[in-house]
Amino acid sequence: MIEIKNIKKTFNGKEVLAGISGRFEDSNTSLIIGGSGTGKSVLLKCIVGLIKPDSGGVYYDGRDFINGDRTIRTQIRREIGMLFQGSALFDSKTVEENVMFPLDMLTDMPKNEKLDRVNFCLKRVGLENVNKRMPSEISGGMMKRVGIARAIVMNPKYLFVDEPNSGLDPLTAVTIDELIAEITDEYKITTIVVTHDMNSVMGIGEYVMFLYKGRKLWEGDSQNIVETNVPELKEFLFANKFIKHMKENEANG
Ligand SMILES: Nc1ncnc2c1ncn2[C@@H]1O[C@H](COP(=O)(O)OP(=O)(O)OP(=O)(O)O)[C@@H](O)[C@H]1O
Repeated sequence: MIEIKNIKKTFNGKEVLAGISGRFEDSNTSLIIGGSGTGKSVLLKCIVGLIKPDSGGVYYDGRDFINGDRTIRTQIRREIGMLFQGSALFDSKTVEENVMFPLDMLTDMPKNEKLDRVNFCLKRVGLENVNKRMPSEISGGMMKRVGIARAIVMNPKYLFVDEPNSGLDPLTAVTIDELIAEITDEYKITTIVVTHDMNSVMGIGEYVMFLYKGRKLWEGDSQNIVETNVPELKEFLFANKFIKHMKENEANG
C-alpha cells in the first residue's frame, strides 16, 4: 500500500500540487486522471522520488520515502518498476537486452538465471521469439509489452505507469490495460497509472483519483464515477462521447 499525505509542489511561484492525499492499495490498479496540465505527472514523479515535493509525505507500506533514512529509500527504489510514456526502450539494444538491463545494473545474478527471468517475463506479457529483435523492428503495442516486461523483471512490489495508451490504437490499448491489471492482481503489486483515457478508467479503474488544477476533487471507482456530482469531473467525463451516450441511454430507460 502506498499512502500520500498532503503533497504540495510549486514551480516558479505557480502552485502545481495544492496538497494531495490518498491511498493506493495492494493488488489494485489505481488511476490518477485529469485534463492536461493538472499535475498528474508531477504527482507521479513526487511519489517515485524524481521530484521532491515542497512538503507532504509518501509512505510505502508505512516506510517514509521522503524523509526516511537512505537505506530505506534505496530499498524502496529497488522495489519499484516503471513504465514511462513511449516505452523508453534503448534503441540500440535488443528486446532481450532491454528487459535484462535492470538485472544487469542491480543484481549479480548469473547470466543463465537472468536469461530465464527475462524469458519468463517476456512470455508473461505474451511475447515469444522476439528476443533478438530491435525496438525499431516491433510494433508500438509490442514495445509497450517489452516495457512492461522490463518493469516487472525485478519482481516489483510497486508499479508506476505513465500514459500506457499513448500512441496505441484503441484495441491494442485495451489489451495493454488488461495486461497491467492482470499482472497487478497476479503478483499483488500496488500499481498507479496516470492517464486521461476514459476507456482505461471504465476498464481497469479499481481506484480513481481525479485531479483538477493541482487539487484532488474526487476519488472513487469506475462503478460510481458516472454518478458524480462534481461539475469539473462531469465535464471531463462527458467530453468522452461514449460515456455521454451511456449516461443518456440510462436516463432514457
Ligand atoms: N519541471 C518543471 N518545471 C516547471 N514547471 C513544471 C515542471 N514540470 C511540470 N511543470 C508544470 O506543472 C503543471 C502540471 O504538469 P503535469 O506534467 O503534471 O501535467 P499533467 O496533468 O501530467 O498533464 P498532461 O496530461 O498534459 O501530461 C504544468 O503547468 C507544467 O507546465
